[in-house]
Amino acid sequence: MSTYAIGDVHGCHAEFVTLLEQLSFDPRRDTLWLVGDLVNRGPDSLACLREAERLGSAVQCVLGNHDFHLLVAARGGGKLKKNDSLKAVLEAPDRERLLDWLQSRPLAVRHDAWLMTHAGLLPQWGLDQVETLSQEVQAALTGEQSGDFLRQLYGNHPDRWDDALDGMERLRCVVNVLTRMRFIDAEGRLDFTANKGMDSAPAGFAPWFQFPRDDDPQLLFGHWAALEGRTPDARVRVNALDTGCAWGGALTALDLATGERIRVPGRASAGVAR
Ligand SMILES: Nc1ncnc2c1ncn2[C@@H]1O[C@H](COP(=O)(O)OP(=O)(O)OP(=O)(O)OP(=O)(O)OC[C@H]2O[C@@H](n3cnc4c(N)ncnc43)[C@H](O)[C@@H]2O)[C@@H](O)[C@H]1O
Repeated sequence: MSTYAIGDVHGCHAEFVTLLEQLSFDPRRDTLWLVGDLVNRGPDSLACLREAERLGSAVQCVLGNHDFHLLVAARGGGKLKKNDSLKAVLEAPDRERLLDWLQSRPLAVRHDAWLMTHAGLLPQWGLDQVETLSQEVQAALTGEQSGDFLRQLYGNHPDRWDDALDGMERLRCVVNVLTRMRFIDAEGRLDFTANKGMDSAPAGFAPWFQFPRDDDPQLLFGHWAALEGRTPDARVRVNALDTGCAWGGALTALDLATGERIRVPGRASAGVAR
């Protein structure tokens, strides 16, 4: 009975299946945490969605920015970009079932001291608070006005959390923190420009995990391939799981009980669309 957390799969179905085989993963016995960005970049997002959905209650999956991108393209009036590899999902006969499954995923999964989100956790947010905020977004995503929510989702403002935020600005800020954050400043303001390694930090900004917290959770996140699984000078207990499978890196699983990392080399090259 093991629990594994797997980094950004990004449409890399062959690597996903190989990794599950290497783990001897058994959905009747084991649990899989998926850190989001199941789709896009890699060659077979459709098979990844089907695989995750098929595993049923053995899977806990949070939403990433590319998962939102798919939902916005399918149900929020958005358009695919040149390098997206999501067309097969949009044209699939079972697309509505798969999109319904994706759209009902949370933005945070918590068990004991473990917390998984796609991008990370703001230093000033407590664990109860992040669960509540994730539920607020999930209610908007699964409610009758979900199409309006997806149509209004994109944007970089507000770039700083305030408990007094409400409506769409509040929800957008939560989504941006939990699915897009990398560098923040001392006031918790998000940067949306830098997406490479540590040395791409804008002046006055640092990785979110280099800011101290009042509590001591075990954080799991993906999103940031250029970190290559490392979190230098972290001031919180943290595990970076995006090891850039879609960029020719690797797909990584972490055994939560032992701390062992199991890796499968990436075969795909991002932008190879099907
Ligand atoms: N509220 C919202 N508002 C606006 N848009 C929203 C949104 N919510 C969702 N979105 C959507 O978000 C999607 C992504 O936007 P992008 O703007 O393309 O996001 P990104 O920073 O490139 O992030 P990504 O998630 O792809 O990160 P990764 O580390 O893999 O890759 C980042 C970079 O790292 C590089 N990289 C990978 N491995 C590396 C390594 N080992 N070393 C150095 N660089 C590496 C890659 O080349 C790449 O350039 C878009 O489709 C957009 O529509």
